[in-house]
Amino acid sequence: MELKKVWAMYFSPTGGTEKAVTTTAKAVAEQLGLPYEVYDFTLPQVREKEKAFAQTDLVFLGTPVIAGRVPNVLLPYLKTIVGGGAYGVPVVSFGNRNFDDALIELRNIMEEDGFRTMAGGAFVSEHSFSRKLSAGRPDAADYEKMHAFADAIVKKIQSGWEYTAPAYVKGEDPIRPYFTPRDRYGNPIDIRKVKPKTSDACCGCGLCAQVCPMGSIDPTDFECKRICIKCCACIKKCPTGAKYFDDPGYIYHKEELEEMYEGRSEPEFFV
Ligand SMILES: Cc1cc2nc3c(=O)[nH]c(=O)nc-3n(C[C@H](O)[C@H](O)[C@H](O)COP(=O)(O)O)c2cc1C
Repeated sequence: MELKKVWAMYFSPTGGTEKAVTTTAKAVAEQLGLPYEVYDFTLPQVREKEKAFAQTDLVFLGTPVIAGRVPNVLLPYLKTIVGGGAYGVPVVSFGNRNFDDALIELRNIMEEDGFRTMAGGAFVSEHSFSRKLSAGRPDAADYEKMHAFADAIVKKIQSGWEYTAPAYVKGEDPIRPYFTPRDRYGNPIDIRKVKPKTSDACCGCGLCAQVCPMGSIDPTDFECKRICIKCCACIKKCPTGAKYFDDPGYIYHKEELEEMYEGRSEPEFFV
């Protein structure tokens, strides 16, 4: 395989996916002595542009895990990426619960786009909903794992490997339904319509509107006027802590996750 460039391409509202994708892609580029370029499609205006790759590209493509899957709001965009025979590495970041079928779903999307997938990885980051759940992740052990992933990919490339079939990654295909949070009686909790609120602590800086990956926050009154994917970019990036959710179902689910997934989950990769 002939490679000329390594790409780190990602959607990362709170920065966890960005860390996993850039760390691994950059390490591979450095070891192979190839140029490295970042393509961040977190903001909606970037997703309006077309993106196409060539056979000599190696593309690390990353998204967070949402309800055990690739974020469904991204599917239309992801399907427009032109793989062009480039080599592909799907990467997902998850908040310590599970990545379920997100990695295999992203692999399938990449294959349909025309990438030749050669590996895949799932890495742990702080959970979007929480400051407690997987706090401080990725940590030193996670970064070591990202470097081990990069090393294994370099070894595979240098061994003369040639593409014959989609990369093996963990997950079920057909892809299972989205993970549904449930209350203590087993009833599903539907947080799809829940939106963040703004407290009096708001200083009017407008950062929330700038960082919302859905472009849903009105820059004049800072209220969320359109779809909210609960990515928590506005909450975690607000300099005065003015953004919050008060929906009881959302709070119940967040606290339950913090309790049930207190133990450490490990990243996994497949090369
Ligand atoms: C709506 C929503 C659903 C999520 N579902 C899962 C999940 O099923 N499993 C999991 O481990 N983490 C889940 N997470 C956590 C994110 O996958 C995790 O925090 C990820 O690292 C965020 O990526 P980012 O920092 O690039 O935004 C979810 C986050 C959100 C916003």
